[in-house]
Amino acid sequence: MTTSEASNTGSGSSGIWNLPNILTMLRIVLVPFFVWFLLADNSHHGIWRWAAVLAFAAAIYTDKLDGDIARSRNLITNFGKIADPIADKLLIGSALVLLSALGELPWWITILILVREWGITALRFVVIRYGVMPASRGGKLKTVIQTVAIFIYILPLDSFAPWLVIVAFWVMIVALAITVWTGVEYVIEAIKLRTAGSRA
Ligand SMILES: O=P(O)(O)OC[C@H](O)CO
Repeated sequence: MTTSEASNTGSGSSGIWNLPNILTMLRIVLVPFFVWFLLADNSHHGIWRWAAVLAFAAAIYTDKLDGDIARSRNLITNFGKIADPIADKLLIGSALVLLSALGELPWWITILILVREWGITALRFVVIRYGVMPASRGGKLKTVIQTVAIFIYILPLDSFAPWLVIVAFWVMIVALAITVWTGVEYVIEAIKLRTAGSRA
């Protein structure tokens, strides 16, 4: 999405019940299953861990699918612009908290990412009367890299390939850097939206 789209609340229709939005809701429904499977496994890296991998992969697939469908069929709605990043944050936030609680990911990484993610979500609602601030390209890239890092973390393959843990950590560090950087960009974007809105 571009800045001009961000500042234009009218660029999305208000209907909720279309396929991309239903896929976004499905992603939210998959989150408790993912959490349940990961907790049931409790770092044993057995069958439940594979179930968690499948639930995570299915959720990620709905993310790609809803974006593709929304763009190709021109079904971009204001609900989707807000709900899609929230669904991503629920999935990614749950994964990060659980990985940290299981002792597989340092808490400081989880806390930094969560503060940025929910801070920007709160900011979106603060400036919503001036315009919808949809996901930027950087924000989307950040979500992709976070997703790759989490996927490598949850794959129960460390006994075959112990180096995967190191790869997962460094991919996560790259994700963290982009997360913080795009967070700063959104703050600048929000200030611009507010300034333009106050002048109008
Ligand atoms: O960085 P955000 O908050 O715009 O989130 C990006 C979304 O997760 C992309 O789907």
